[in-house]
This record gives sequence, structure tokens and C-alpha cells, in this order.
Amino acid sequence: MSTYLEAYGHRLRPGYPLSSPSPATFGDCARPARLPSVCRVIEVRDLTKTYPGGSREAVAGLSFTARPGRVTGFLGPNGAGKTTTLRLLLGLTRPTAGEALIDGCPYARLKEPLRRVGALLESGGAHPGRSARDHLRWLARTHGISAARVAQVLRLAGLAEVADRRVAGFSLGMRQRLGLAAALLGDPPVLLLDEPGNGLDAAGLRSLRETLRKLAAEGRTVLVSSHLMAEMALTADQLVVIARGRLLADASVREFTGAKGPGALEEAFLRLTGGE
Ligand SMILES: Nc1ncnc2c1ncn2[C@@H]1O[C@H](COP(=O)(O)OP(=O)(O)OP(=O)(O)O)[C@@H](O)[C@H]1O
Repeated sequence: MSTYLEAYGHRLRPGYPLSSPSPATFGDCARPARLPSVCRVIEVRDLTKTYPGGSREAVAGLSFTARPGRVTGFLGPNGAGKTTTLRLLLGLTRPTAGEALIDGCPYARLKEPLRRVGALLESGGAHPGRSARDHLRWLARTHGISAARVAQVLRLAGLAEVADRRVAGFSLGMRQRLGLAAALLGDPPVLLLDEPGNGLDAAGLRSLRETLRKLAAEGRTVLVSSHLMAEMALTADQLVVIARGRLLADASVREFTGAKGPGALEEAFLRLTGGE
């Protein structure tokens, strides 16, 4: 599969005459009955963002592609522009220049976005007085998603046993799990996750790693930002490294760490970013 994706993944655009049952609606950013895996691509093209009053560009001419079937780790020192890039991809802030596309479309033009893109940006968002289950049921109802799927994502995120507890009593790690459960609710082919490992204990990190690997193995596109180098070395296939809004590297974990193995990622990262 990877050879096929590598050969065609970044060149195809929605609307291409693939074997999709309804390519016409696909070009319109509607979801075809079966989304061709080669089109689940996240594309950032010459993306630039200067915040009003900002002294420098938060994102500066950034270009990269995250492809299906892989976990793409999005790395960079504090303030590098990772969250800004993810917010641009989700249409939460406007680019100063360039494009941030999913399936060839800006997020705002995607039909049924919850079923197309699962996002975890921060661990807040759930009403503290609600239980995890009620929060997810409410989200599911507003997007026409079944209660059975709620139970499924609660299990996937390791929250089944605390599903009926109020979110107010949740630890940071439990809130992160709830955020991940919400991101998975629509069974989306594309996932954008901003530091999902924050606050997770060792068991939580392992389970997150296994979940992300599995999601990628199912052919989904997983873009995940993180400061946890050891985790990224074990989780990611591809690494996109930025600093001061600019691309420093876009390489496989193997290319990054060489023969030294996953333990060498932190060293390579610090060397590349000048230990910022
Ligand atoms: N709403 C905003 N208004 C003005 N400047 C902002 C805003 N959000 C972020 N910035 C600035 O943009 C730059 C990039 O920030 P961003 O949060 O995207 O980086 P990051 O790589 O996610 O950092 P971290 O790893 O610390 O979360 C920083 O200089 C930050 O101060």
C-alpha cells in the first residue's frame, strides 16, 4: 500500500477520476460514499500567518504534506508555530498567505467536517457539569452519530469505566482522553492532534501510541504535534520539524535517527533546532 500511496498520494487532488462512486461530489468537498485513501491528504502550501500586532511571522512560508497510512509527527520548540498551523488547517484562524488544505479543500468548505477530520486542540471544551458520556452523546446527536459509536470511542480512549463521572473531576490525562474520544467520534479519515500525550501516564501514553499506530494502519492520515521525543520516535513514521514558523526537516524517523535507533531522536532534534 505504501508504494502506491507514495507514488500517487501527493499528486492526486479531489475530483480526480478515481474509482470513487461519486467523484463529482468529491470535488465539491462532499464526502463520497467511500473516500479513496490516496485523497486523505493534509497539505500545507507556502503558509504564512502574522498575528495582528505580532512582531514576527508565527508561520513563515511553511509547506509540507501529511499522507494517509502514516503518523506524521509535528515537532518544534515552544512557539515554533505548530498550534497556529493546526488552527489554520482547522479554519480557526485565517492565513496571511498560502493555503492549508484537507482533501484539497479548506476545512471551512468540507461537508460533514466531524466525519472528515477529527481534531484535538486543547483538553478543554467539555462542560464540567456533564459526564464524559453525556458530552460525547451531545456531540454525537448534533452530528447525527449513533449512541453505539459513543460507547465505542469511550472504550477506545480508555474511558469506559469513568464514562458517567462528571468532567469537573477529571485529571488532565482524562480530559486528553476525552478530547481524543471526541476527535474519533465521526470515525474520520484525517486526524489533527495537538499534543495529545500531555498529562498522560505511562499506560495512557502506550495506549495512545497503539491507538495512533492502529489508526494509521487503517489508512488514516494522522498529524500529531508533540514535545515528547521518545514517544514520537516510537509512534511516528514521518517527522515534520519546524522552528520560528519555518520548515527545518521533513523526513522519516529512520532518516532522522539513522542507525542509532529511536533513542537518537532527541539529540537529532536538539541539534537541528540549535537546542532552542
Ligand atoms: N493569538 C495569538 N496572538 C498573537 N500571537 C500569537 C497567538 N497565538 C500564538 N502566537 C504567537 O505565535 C507564535 C507561534 O505560536 P504557536 O502557539 O503556534 O507555537 P507552538 O509551536 O504551538 O508552541 P508550543 O509548543 O509552545 O505550544 C508564538 O510566537 C506565539 O507567541
